Amino acid sequence: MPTQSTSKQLWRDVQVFDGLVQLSEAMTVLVEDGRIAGLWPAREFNEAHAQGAACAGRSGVLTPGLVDCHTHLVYAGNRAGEFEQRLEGVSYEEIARAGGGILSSVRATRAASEDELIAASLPRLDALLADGVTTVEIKSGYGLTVADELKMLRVARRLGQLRPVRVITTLLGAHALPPEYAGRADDYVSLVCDEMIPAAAAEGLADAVDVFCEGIGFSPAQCERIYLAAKAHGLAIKAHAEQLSNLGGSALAARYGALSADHIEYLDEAGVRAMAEAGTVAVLLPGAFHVLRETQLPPIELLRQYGVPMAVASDANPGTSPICMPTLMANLACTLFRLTPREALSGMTAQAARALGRLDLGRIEVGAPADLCLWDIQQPAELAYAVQAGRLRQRVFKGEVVYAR
Ligand SMILES: N=CN[C@@H](CCC(=O)O)C(=O)O
Ligand SMILES: [Zn+2]
Repeated sequence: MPTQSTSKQLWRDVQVFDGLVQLSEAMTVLVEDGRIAGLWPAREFNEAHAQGAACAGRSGVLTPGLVDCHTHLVYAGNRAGEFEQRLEGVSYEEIARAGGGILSSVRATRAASEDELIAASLPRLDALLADGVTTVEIKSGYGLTVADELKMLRVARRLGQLRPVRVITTLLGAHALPPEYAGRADDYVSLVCDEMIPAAAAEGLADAVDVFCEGIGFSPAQCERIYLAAKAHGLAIKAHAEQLSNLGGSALAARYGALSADHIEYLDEAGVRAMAEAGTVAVLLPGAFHVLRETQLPPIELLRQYGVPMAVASDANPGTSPICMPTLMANLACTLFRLTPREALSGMTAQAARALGRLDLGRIEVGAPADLCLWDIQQPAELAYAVQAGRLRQRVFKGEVVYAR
């Protein structure tokens, strides 16, 4: 894999999507010591601006490295059989209530060692990197014991050491009720609050805590207990909410200052208002919408009206979105949810970073970490327009060209 590590590098005559908008003319971008050190319209650039800098790339479209802000990348096994069942008319909820779904991945993941999980997850991570990802959030949630949830989080952290990518981890102990707690959901929530969250926090294994607020997940009252425990341990919170029904999970999460509420197909206006007031990001997951053949659309127009930031993520997971291609998500966000290409790209860069509480990422601006992608396209909208692997010419992580062709 070609790499370059000169500390001062230039990208010349590039069209720049800065994470929010496309800049109006071709630019020259200077990277020094891992950060963006200069940004000039190409016609104003003069060599005195960047003496000693090597030219690392020329022409094409430069975007921030993509931020995949919602994935379940670490798991064992696969659920192709359930895909077939759903095509025959069995619903996701019916499969879950019969002990399949998430619990099927829990059985396989509990049985796998850390090394086996690394081996299973690396190809999925590599697929994300090949499509331009420089920051990825990875959730636990297929362990559902203290030891197995921590095992998943350790694997996620190790993935970040094995590849040039920033990994942000989220504890999702409240993903499903494990069979050994059948009929005792509140006791399981106590385990999450009293043991899982403190252990993950003490070992520095989680950046945030997530819940699945749903009929087949956990009630708003149970989620609230988890939010209180997360906050007591200084962890950010997130929610899988309003995916299959409207329980008010997004508004609850917003009241607790959640970074994001994700899925949100069944979100109502009160929920949108609560998210706007709290600055909670709406994370749209068109892969799960597509794979589940969902028909209830998230309230995009209301989110726009209230100014709720919208992110887009892969939700890569074995059940609802076995897809590791963020640029396909940009396409689906446009075709299925009617986002504009600009909204979709911003949703996978600046707004995705916001959903992770990382306002420093997902932007091309002076001072920001130099996580960048150079694409062989003419204009940013092409990333959402065409579904095509192989357009990435360079991936730059912390100022280093870690992939080039
Ligand atoms: N909805 C809950 N969690 C995942 C799916 C997990 C699974 O089915 O394995 C999601 O984001 O879609
Ligand atoms: Zn998810």
